[in-house]
Amino acid sequence: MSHTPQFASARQNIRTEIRQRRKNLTAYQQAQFALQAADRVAAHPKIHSAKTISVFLSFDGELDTAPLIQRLWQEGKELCLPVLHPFSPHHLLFLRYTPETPLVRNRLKILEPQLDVTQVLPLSQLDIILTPLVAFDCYGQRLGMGGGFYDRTLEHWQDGGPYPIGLAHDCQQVDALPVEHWDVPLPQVITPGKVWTW
Ligand SMILES: Nc1nc2c(c(=O)[nH]1)N(C=O)[C@@H](CNc1ccc(C(=O)N[C@@H](CCC(=O)O)C(=O)O)cc1)CN2
Ligand SMILES: Nc1ncnc2c1ncn2[C@@H]1O[C@H](COP(=O)(O)OP(=O)(O)OP(=O)(O)O)[C@@H](O)[C@H]1O
Repeated sequence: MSHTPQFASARQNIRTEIRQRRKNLTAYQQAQFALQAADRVAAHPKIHSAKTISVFLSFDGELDTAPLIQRLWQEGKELCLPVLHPFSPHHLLFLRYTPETPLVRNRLKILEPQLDVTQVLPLSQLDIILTPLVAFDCYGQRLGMGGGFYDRTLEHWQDGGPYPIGLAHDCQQVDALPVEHWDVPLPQVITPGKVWTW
């Protein structure tokens, strides 16, 4: 079933509105929320038992993951970051991320590890994917930046793939998102204020 143009523009309007909402947070709010979210993530039982966790480097007013990353390294977790696939459009690779990893800015202006095939981790080696998002709703549906990168990555997660946990500000929650058939709902979202579970 295909949707009307109005449906696509409703999704785009939500992206624009919520991206502006998170960009309006003050530096002080961003700093507080980053610490609160780091506490909630670190206390999560699935994070405790995980060995390898995919994180992301924040941009565009996203919840700042820097304090969380420091903490997970301290706890001995192996971390990785998404990297835009060099020749498969709209697909991500996941590369090991340590304090020594050289970072470069990709074409979407996000920092990512410099491509190095020896550092690529197959999805089967990831336990958890902390997933960025623009908006999430009260059913666990997620709307991203519009590239379909994470929808593709998470397509088969329930068949033994890495467990996805959304990471966002509380102000990114909306009542109900217009959902497409390829959208992958999240089983959990962590915000500074709450752990949401569906
Ligand atoms: N921190 C973070 N990393 C991430 C994601 C994310 O949401 N957050 N992604 C999640 O999928 C992927 C990147 N997805 C993106 C998709 C679209 C745009 C985008 O439209 N950006 C500009 C225009 C880009 C341009 O200059 O051409 C924009 O701000 O409108 C950015 C990132 C992989 N890494
Ligand atoms: N599993 C998939 N297989 C093939 N195409 C897909 C898949 N998931 C999404 N797409 C395509 O990707 C495009 C973007 O999807 P969508 O707008 O839902 O991205 P998003 O969830 O906002 O972004 P992201 O997942 O990168 O954060 C759509 O045109 C859709 O057709």
